[in-house]
Amino acid sequence: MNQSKEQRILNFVLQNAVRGDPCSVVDTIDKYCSQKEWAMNVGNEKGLILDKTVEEANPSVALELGTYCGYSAVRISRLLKAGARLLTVEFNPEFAAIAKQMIEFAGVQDKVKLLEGPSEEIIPQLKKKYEVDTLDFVFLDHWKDRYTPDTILLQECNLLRKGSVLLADNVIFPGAPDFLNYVRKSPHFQCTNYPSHLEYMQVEDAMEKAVFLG
Ligand SMILES: Nc1ncnc2c1ncn2[C@@H]1O[C@H](/C=C/CNC(=O)c2cc([N+](=O)[O-])cc(O)c2O)[C@@H](O)[C@H]1O
Ligand SMILES: [Mg+2]
Repeated sequence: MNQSKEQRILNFVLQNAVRGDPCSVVDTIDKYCSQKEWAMNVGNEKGLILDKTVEEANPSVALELGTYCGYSAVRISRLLKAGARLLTVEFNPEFAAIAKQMIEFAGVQDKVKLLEGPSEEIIPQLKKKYEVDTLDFVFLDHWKDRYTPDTILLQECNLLRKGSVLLADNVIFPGAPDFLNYVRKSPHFQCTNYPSHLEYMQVEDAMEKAVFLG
């Protein structure tokens, strides 16, 4: 049975990155995916926007929707202060297994908790089962038609507080038009658009930051 692309990405990291060095893991994935096989990691150009947004938010509790291979989980967790944690949600068991190994190899397993299951089931469990009060930062990078329902669900579950920062990938390509419409029209969000490019490609893309106003 031949390997999946995600397994090939992990193997390339295990063989070429420096164990315990999150930056080298991120750079090695970018190297593989720009030179060998494209994959839907946020990548280095949009990754710098992600970095700046995380540093500005300086979250104690962060949530990521759509772990995939763990690229952005490693990228985000490397910036977290001591004691801060990232909860990352992934419902595909193969991807979750890859991401788990990626996170452990990068040495950030103490900061990252991978929650296996659909976001629509996990979000309502965050307070009671995962001892979350409110979320300081949320990175949306899962199926694009889930951005809006999950943003509504986060509010319904009282997981956002005044100043909570949402950052959404791919609002141009593949696109999340209903999400842009929702947050930009809502009186509860202050939005900022960050034009960029699709990972490893010349295609236009953008990220949208939506700060919850309470
Ligand atoms: N409700 C849910 N709960 C938990 N996990 C979920 C979920 N919905 C999706 N996922 C997981 O999140 C990832 C999906 C990402 C979709 N991105 C994309 O489709 C995508 C596509 C392109 N592209 O086509 O160029 C570029 C990009 O940057 C992209 O993020 C996958 O790992 C999938 O298993
Ligand atoms: Mg993406």
